[in-house]
Amino acid sequence: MKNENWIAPSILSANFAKLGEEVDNVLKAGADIVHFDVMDNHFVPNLTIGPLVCEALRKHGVTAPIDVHLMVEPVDRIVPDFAKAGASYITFHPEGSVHIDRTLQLIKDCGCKAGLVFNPGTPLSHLDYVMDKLDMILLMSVNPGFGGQSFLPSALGKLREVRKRIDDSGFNIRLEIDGGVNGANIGAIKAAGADTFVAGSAIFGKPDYKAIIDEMRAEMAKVG
Ligand SMILES: O=C(CO)[C@H](O)[C@H](O)COP(=O)(O)O
Ligand SMILES: [Fe+2]
Repeated sequence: MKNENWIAPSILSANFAKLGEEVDNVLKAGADIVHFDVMDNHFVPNLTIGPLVCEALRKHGVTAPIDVHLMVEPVDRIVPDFAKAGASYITFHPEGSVHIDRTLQLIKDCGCKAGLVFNPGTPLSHLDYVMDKLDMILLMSVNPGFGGQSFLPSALGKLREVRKRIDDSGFNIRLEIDGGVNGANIGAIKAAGADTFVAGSAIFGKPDYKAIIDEMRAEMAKVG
Protein backbone atom coordinates (compact mmCIF):
# COMPACT_ATOMS: atom_id res chain seq x y z
CA MET A 1 0.00 0.00 0.00
CA LYS A 2 1.37 3.39 -0.95
CA ASN A 3 0.67 6.33 1.34
CA GLU A 4 0.88 9.98 0.41
CA ASN A 5 4.19 11.59 1.40
CA TRP A 6 3.79 13.71 4.49
CA ILE A 7 6.15 16.43 5.65
CA ALA A 8 6.11 16.75 9.42
CA PRO A 9 7.93 19.80 10.79
CA SER A 10 9.29 19.19 14.28
CA ILE A 11 8.26 22.14 16.43
CA LEU A 12 11.28 21.42 18.63
CA SER A 13 13.12 23.90 16.39
CA ALA A 14 10.30 26.46 16.23
CA ASN A 15 10.30 29.73 18.13
CA PHE A 16 8.42 28.72 21.29
CA ALA A 17 7.73 32.35 22.14
CA LYS A 18 5.31 32.45 19.19
CA LEU A 19 4.44 28.80 18.73
CA GLY A 20 0.86 29.19 17.46
CA GLU A 21 2.00 31.55 14.72
CA GLU A 22 4.94 29.28 13.82
CA VAL A 23 2.64 26.26 13.42
CA ASP A 24 0.14 28.29 11.35
CA ASN A 25 2.96 29.48 9.10
CA VAL A 26 4.50 26.07 8.53
CA LEU A 27 1.10 24.55 7.72
CA LYS A 28 0.35 27.42 5.35
CA ALA A 29 3.73 26.70 3.74
CA GLY A 30 2.56 23.18 2.86
CA ALA A 31 3.38 20.95 5.83
CA ASP A 32 1.02 18.00 6.33
CA ILE A 33 1.26 17.21 10.04
CA VAL A 34 2.82 18.72 13.16
CA HIS A 35 5.57 16.68 14.84
CA PHE A 36 5.46 17.28 18.61
CA ASP A 37 8.55 16.11 20.55
CA VAL A 38 7.98 15.27 24.20
CA MET A 39 11.16 14.86 26.27
CA ASP A 40 11.22 14.16 30.00
CA ASN A 41 14.81 14.74 31.17
CA HIS A 42 14.89 11.05 32.13
CA PHE A 43 14.47 8.89 29.04
CA VAL A 44 16.40 11.57 27.14
CA PRO A 45 18.56 14.35 28.57
CA ASN A 46 16.27 17.20 27.56
CA LEU A 47 12.96 18.61 28.74
CA THR A 48 10.34 19.99 26.36
CA ILE A 49 6.58 20.27 26.19
CA GLY A 50 3.53 18.37 27.42
CA PRO A 51 -0.23 17.99 26.92
CA LEU A 52 -0.98 21.60 27.92
CA VAL A 53 0.91 22.85 24.89
CA CYS A 54 -0.83 20.35 22.61
CA GLU A 55 -4.18 21.51 23.94
CA ALA A 56 -3.15 25.14 23.47
CA LEU A 57 -2.37 24.49 19.79
CA ARG A 58 -5.81 22.93 19.31
CA LYS A 59 -7.46 25.89 21.07
CA HIS A 60 -5.43 28.21 18.85
CA GLY A 61 -7.19 26.56 15.89
CA VAL A 62 -4.71 23.98 14.60
CA THR A 63 -6.73 21.27 12.83
CA ALA A 64 -3.87 19.36 11.14
CA PRO A 65 -2.90 16.00 12.65
CA ILE A 66 -0.59 16.33 15.66
CA ASP A 67 2.04 13.59 15.76
CA VAL A 68 3.16 13.21 19.38
CA HIS A 69 6.59 11.58 19.72
CA LEU A 70 6.93 10.50 23.33
CA MET A 71 10.51 10.30 24.54
CA VAL A 72 9.41 9.51 28.07
CA GLU A 73 9.59 6.63 30.51
CA PRO A 74 7.16 5.36 31.70
CA VAL A 75 4.77 6.02 28.82
CA ASP A 76 1.31 4.90 29.93
CA ARG A 77 0.57 7.56 32.53
CA ILE A 78 0.72 10.40 29.99
CA VAL A 79 -1.15 8.77 27.07
CA PRO A 80 -4.74 9.66 28.12
CA ASP A 81 -3.68 13.26 28.82
CA PHE A 82 -2.30 13.63 25.29
CA ALA A 83 -5.40 12.01 23.80
CA LYS A 84 -7.60 14.52 25.66
CA ALA A 85 -5.28 17.33 24.55
CA GLY A 86 -5.95 16.54 20.88
CA ALA A 87 -3.09 14.26 19.80
CA SER A 88 -3.74 12.39 16.54
CA TYR A 89 -0.78 9.99 16.51
CA ILE A 90 1.02 8.91 19.68
CA THR A 91 4.33 7.10 19.21
CA PHE A 92 6.63 5.77 21.93
CA HIS A 93 9.93 3.94 22.33
CA PRO A 94 9.77 0.26 23.36
CA GLU A 95 12.37 1.03 26.04
CA GLY A 96 9.81 3.34 27.68
CA SER A 97 7.13 0.69 28.16
CA VAL A 98 7.23 -2.58 30.11
CA HIS A 99 4.28 -3.93 28.07
CA ILE A 100 4.46 -2.72 24.48
CA ASP A 101 1.27 -4.43 23.35
CA ARG A 102 -0.67 -2.98 26.29
CA THR A 103 0.59 0.55 25.60
CA LEU A 104 -0.35 0.29 21.90
CA GLN A 105 -3.84 -0.87 22.90
CA LEU A 106 -4.11 1.94 25.45
CA ILE A 107 -3.32 4.52 22.75
CA LYS A 108 -5.96 3.02 20.47
CA ASP A 109 -8.53 2.79 23.27
CA CYS A 110 -7.95 6.51 23.84
CA GLY A 111 -8.95 7.12 20.21
CA CYS A 112 -5.50 7.89 18.76
CA LYS A 113 -3.34 6.25 16.13
CA ALA A 114 -0.46 4.30 17.62
CA GLY A 115 3.18 3.88 16.73
CA LEU A 116 6.51 2.47 17.88
CA VAL A 117 9.80 4.37 17.66
CA PHE A 118 13.20 2.79 17.09
CA ASN A 119 16.45 4.41 18.17
CA PRO A 120 19.40 3.80 15.84
CA GLY A 121 20.52 0.93 18.07
CA THR A 122 17.11 -0.56 18.88
CA PRO A 123 16.42 -3.92 17.19
CA LEU A 124 13.41 -4.35 14.94
CA SER A 125 12.42 -7.54 16.78
CA HIS A 126 10.06 -5.37 18.85
CA LEU A 127 7.83 -5.36 15.76
CA ASP A 128 7.44 -9.13 15.72
CA TYR A 129 4.04 -9.57 17.37
CA VAL A 130 2.46 -6.13 17.17
CA MET A 131 2.23 -5.24 13.47
CA ASP A 132 -1.57 -5.50 13.61
CA LYS A 133 -1.72 -2.75 16.25
CA LEU A 134 0.52 -0.24 14.46
CA ASP A 135 -0.50 2.82 12.46
CA MET A 136 3.05 4.21 12.36
CA ILE A 137 6.63 3.00 12.65
CA LEU A 138 9.10 5.78 13.39
CA LEU A 139 12.78 5.21 12.76
CA MET A 140 15.18 7.59 14.47
CA SER A 141 18.07 8.65 12.27
CA VAL A 142 19.76 10.37 15.22
CA ASN A 143 19.96 9.42 18.86
CA PRO A 144 16.95 11.12 20.45
CA GLY A 145 17.06 14.17 22.67
CA PHE A 146 18.08 17.11 20.51
CA GLY A 147 17.29 18.75 17.21
CA GLY A 148 19.97 19.77 14.73
CA GLN A 149 21.98 16.52 14.66
CA SER A 150 23.32 14.86 11.51
CA PHE A 151 21.46 12.05 9.76
CA LEU A 152 22.97 8.61 10.51
CA PRO A 153 23.31 6.75 7.18
CA SER A 154 22.64 3.39 8.88
CA ALA A 155 18.98 4.47 8.97
CA LEU A 156 18.68 3.88 5.20
CA GLY A 157 19.22 0.13 5.46
CA LYS A 158 16.87 -0.04 8.43
CA LEU A 159 14.21 1.85 6.45
CA ARG A 160 14.47 -0.66 3.60
CA GLU A 161 14.09 -3.51 6.08
CA VAL A 162 11.00 -1.97 7.70
CA ARG A 163 9.47 -1.08 4.32
CA LYS A 164 9.69 -4.77 3.40
CA ARG A 165 8.14 -5.83 6.71
CA ILE A 166 5.25 -3.39 6.23
CA ASP A 167 4.63 -4.45 2.63
CA ASP A 168 4.80 -8.14 3.57
CA SER A 169 2.37 -7.60 6.47
CA GLY A 170 -0.39 -6.14 4.27
CA PHE A 171 -1.24 -3.59 7.00
CA ASN A 172 -1.44 0.11 6.25
CA ILE A 173 1.34 1.44 8.46
CA ARG A 174 3.10 4.76 7.92
CA LEU A 175 6.90 4.71 7.91
CA GLU A 176 8.31 7.85 9.47
CA ILE A 177 11.90 9.03 9.66
CA ASP A 178 13.12 11.52 12.26
CA GLY A 179 16.47 13.23 12.68
CA GLY A 180 18.73 15.21 10.37
CA VAL A 181 16.33 15.15 7.40
CA ASN A 182 16.94 17.94 4.88
CA GLY A 183 16.57 18.80 1.21
CA ALA A 184 19.84 17.08 0.33
CA ASN A 185 19.01 13.65 1.79
CA ILE A 186 15.20 13.44 1.57
CA GLY A 187 15.31 11.83 -1.89
CA ALA A 188 17.47 8.94 -0.68
CA ILE A 189 15.28 8.60 2.41
CA LYS A 190 12.14 8.37 0.30
CA ALA A 191 13.81 5.87 -2.04
CA ALA A 192 14.57 3.72 1.01
CA GLY A 193 10.86 3.52 1.81
CA ALA A 194 9.81 6.35 4.14
CA ASP A 195 6.50 8.14 3.56
CA THR A 196 6.52 10.54 6.54
CA PHE A 197 9.42 12.95 6.94
CA VAL A 198 10.13 14.80 10.17
CA ALA A 199 12.32 17.87 9.76
CA GLY A 200 12.98 20.40 12.48
CA SER A 201 16.09 22.51 12.01
CA ALA A 202 16.02 22.11 8.22
CA ILE A 203 12.64 23.89 8.09
CA PHE A 204 12.51 26.21 11.11
CA GLY A 205 16.15 27.19 10.59
CA LYS A 206 15.24 28.76 7.25
CA PRO A 207 13.57 32.14 6.72
CA ASP A 208 11.18 30.84 4.03
CA TYR A 209 9.31 27.70 5.13
CA LYS A 210 7.51 27.31 1.80
CA ALA A 211 10.76 27.40 -0.17
CA ILE A 212 12.31 24.55 1.84
CA ILE A 213 9.13 22.45 1.88
CA ASP A 214 8.78 22.92 -1.89
CA GLU A 215 12.43 21.93 -2.31
CA MET A 216 11.86 18.78 -0.23
CA ARG A 217 8.85 17.83 -2.36
CA ALA A 218 10.80 18.45 -5.56
CA GLU A 219 13.65 16.23 -4.33
CA MET A 220 11.14 13.48 -3.48
CA ALA A 221 9.49 13.79 -6.88
CA LYS A 222 12.87 13.04 -8.52
CA VAL A 223 12.83 9.53 -7.04
CA GLY A 224 9.24 8.89 -8.10
O1 LIG B 1 12.81 13.55 17.97
C1 LIG B 1 13.62 14.42 17.72
C2 LIG B 1 14.91 14.49 18.48
O2 LIG B 1 14.93 13.51 19.45
C3 LIG B 1 13.29 15.48 16.68
O3 LIG B 1 12.05 15.20 16.11
C4 LIG B 1 14.35 15.57 15.59
O4 LIG B 1 15.63 15.67 16.08
C5 LIG B 1 14.03 16.69 14.61
O5 LIG B 1 15.01 17.65 14.54
P1 LIG B 1 16.04 17.79 13.32
O6 LIG B 1 15.26 17.68 12.05
O7 LIG B 1 16.62 19.13 13.54
O8 LIG B 1 17.04 16.66 13.46
FE1 LIG C 1 10.81 13.49 17.07
